[in-house]
Amino acid sequence: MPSSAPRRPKQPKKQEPISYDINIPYVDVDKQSKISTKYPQYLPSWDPIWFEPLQPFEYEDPALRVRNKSKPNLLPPTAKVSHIQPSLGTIVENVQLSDLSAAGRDELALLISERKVVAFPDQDLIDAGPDAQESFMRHFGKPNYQPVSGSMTDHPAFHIIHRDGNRDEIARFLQQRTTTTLWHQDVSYEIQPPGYVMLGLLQGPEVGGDTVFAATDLAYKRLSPAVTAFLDGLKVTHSSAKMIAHARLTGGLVRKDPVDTVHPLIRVHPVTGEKCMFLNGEFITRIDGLKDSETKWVLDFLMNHLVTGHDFQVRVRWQPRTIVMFDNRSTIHSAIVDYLDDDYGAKARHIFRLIALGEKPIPVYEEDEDEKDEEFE
Ligand SMILES: O=C(O)CCC(=O)C(=O)O
Ligand SMILES: [Fe+2]
Repeated sequence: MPSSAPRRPKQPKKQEPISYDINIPYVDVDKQSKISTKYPQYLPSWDPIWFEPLQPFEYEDPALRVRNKSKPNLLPPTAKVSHIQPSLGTIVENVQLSDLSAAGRDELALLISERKVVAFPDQDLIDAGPDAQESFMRHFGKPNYQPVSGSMTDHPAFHIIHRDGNRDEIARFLQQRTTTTLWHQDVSYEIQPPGYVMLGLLQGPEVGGDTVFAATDLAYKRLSPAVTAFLDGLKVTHSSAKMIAHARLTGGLVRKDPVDTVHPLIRVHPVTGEKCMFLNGEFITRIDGLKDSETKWVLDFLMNHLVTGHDFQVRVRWQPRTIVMFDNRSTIHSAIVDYLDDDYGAKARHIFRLIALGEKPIPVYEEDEDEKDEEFE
């Protein structure tokens, strides 16, 4: 929980001049009041709040409460359901998330577990304000407080993604990199990482700024038994240290100490029972028992497999007031920053992210006694 008085010395208000992660844009806080936005309340703020480390907590996936798999509380006969790809990604129209009962929200968790990425265009929840949005997400799990990056004053669970159309930051980022695409899983370093994640589009370009997702369970199924037998037993360290060190070095605000957590490389999805690869290019520092070059070899192979397999990917095109809910356990994702090119004209893109933290990742291997967390807060 947030502590009211910051424990740390006062930190500079400015965010780092070059984002560590292009998915988390830098906005000059001195200028942001002048930026035109339809949702000024959602412009990022950097308040010096300090958060203690996340403690273990009990988690039951709401999808496990669903008895009627046809989801009558979520999908009445008037709902229009269309799939983006055969194996993942669904668009649901004529349903307002704000109207869902508790049973409807449980069924939504099941739909997200099954389809991994679900888009709901034209949601009045977008205009219902931060309290309503947070309370909706609370059904799916505990909130997350991001250690760095822009949030909202009095609503620290919000993570704000805002680009005002300024191309300079992208140009600086691209001095070091060949693309803005940055595949990742959200907050994988926490002891209980995000399960369900909500992205809400406040403002976006007419064309471009899609978000792309890859299914880590479908990708796993493509591997041979010899490879999966090796992967199933691996333990991986996820760390927020590099991201936090980068923020500190560049004068950015930090709200939490770094955490290093060992997770299984392959985790079992609590709802579908599928084996999901739990990895990303951002936060992994080592694989237990492997040498550095071997860790790199495994990660390079798996990341390449995930990002090149378009047959288990989906690309979401944002329509106005869309809310996307996705499963952070069975997917990896990236924003696509393609809407700032000269040919298209610079455009603003403004999204909020709310996270529901889920279960401690369930390994395929038998856990040692000391790895099992018995104590919950
Ligand atoms: O902007 C997007 O489409 C995704 C943003 C994202 O992945 C993040 O902020 O974690
Ligand atoms: Fe993300």
